[in-house]
Amino acid sequence: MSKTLLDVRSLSKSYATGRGRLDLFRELSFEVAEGEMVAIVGESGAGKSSLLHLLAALDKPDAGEVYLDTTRVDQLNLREQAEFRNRQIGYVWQFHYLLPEFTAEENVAMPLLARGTGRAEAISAARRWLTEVELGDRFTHRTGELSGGEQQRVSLARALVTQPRLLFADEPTGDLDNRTADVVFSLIQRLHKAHGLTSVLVTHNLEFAARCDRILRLRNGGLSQTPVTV
Ligand SMILES: Nc1ncnc2c1ncn2[C@@H]1O[C@H](COP(=O)(O)OP(=O)(O)OP(=O)(O)O)[C@@H](O)[C@H]1O
Repeated sequence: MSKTLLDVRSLSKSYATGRGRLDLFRELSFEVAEGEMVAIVGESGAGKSSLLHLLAALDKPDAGEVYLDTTRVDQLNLREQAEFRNRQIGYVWQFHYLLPEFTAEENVAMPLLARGTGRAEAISAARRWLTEVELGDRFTHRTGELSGGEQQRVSLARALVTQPRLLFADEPTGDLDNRTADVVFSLIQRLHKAHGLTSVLVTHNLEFAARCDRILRLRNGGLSQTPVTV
């Protein structure tokens, strides 16, 4: 049995909105083991992105606890959250949020530069990861000039260049056509296996979810867990 890396205990989240309080989920508990690839699915508005934000120290829960190994993620202050995200987390967004005027290698090097790594070393690591995502011929292209699939591969390289303990991806293929989505998902799956990553992905694509080790389904404020049997 693999070691638990992510431990979520009785997590609750609501938002104050103009029309009163929106209870998203109550007392969610689950674990993710080291090396697992877990899909989070659920209808639009079920709270998948909000849950990922809590796990990645981008937001705080109303109640409950999130542990990444021995770190109590939900209790980090703002400075600690930023440091935690830079050191421990790789995050891929649906809309890649690359800087279009910067080259692919500069975008990928940025998390390393932000933590004080020297430029030559950061660019060299960026090139290694761009090669891993099969963009070895695009180092010095501006990301604004790359295709949607290529941009998402750059953002995957940026998420992994820091060698994070956990990879989160929020609809990483949601903005791509079917064929490109399959290329990007297959790449995530290949890198997950090759580098022994632990990954949590939000997806609407049930075919991709079924290719993960486990599916967590958010519904009506609760969670059901489905072992993948296909
Ligand atoms: N900061 C916020 N303040 C108020 N309401 C919010 C906030 N963020 C999200 N919500 C609301 O919470 C609900 C869940 O949003 P969330 O983005 O987590 O859902 P989701 O399952 O990821 O949806 P989708 O699949 O459409 O991306 C939505 O109704 C959304 O409008």
